[in-house]
Amino acid sequence: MNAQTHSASPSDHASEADETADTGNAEDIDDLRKEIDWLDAEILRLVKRRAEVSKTIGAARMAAGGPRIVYNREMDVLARYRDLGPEGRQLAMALLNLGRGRLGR
Ligand SMILES: O=C(O)C(=O)C[C@]1(C(=O)O)C=C[C@@H](O)C=C1
Repeated sequence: MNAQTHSASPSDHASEADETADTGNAEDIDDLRKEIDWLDAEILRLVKRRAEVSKTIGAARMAAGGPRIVYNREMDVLARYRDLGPEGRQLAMALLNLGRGRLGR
């Protein structure tokens, strides 16, 4: 939906176009916010699962006498998020820290 499909007259068109320029189409924003809410819920679910898997691996590795940290794996994780620049590094570090849980503190 956009200003053109809903205009009843040229003057309506002009005012809707102005509104769209200032604030965006209210319906579009509503839909996009719903998508963000859904994405955040999915991201949270996946982040929690990642931390759980990472802790399971870490516990098994250390129980077998292995190291607390596997640097080459951590480098691979950091590389995956490099696309996102400095924030990608922060994100990757946060994911790694979440996986370490109490073990890394
Ligand atoms: O791959 C492993 O061995 C893990 O323990 C997982 C993981 C990770 O969260 O990606 C966590 C800690 C390690 O230092 C490296 C990677």
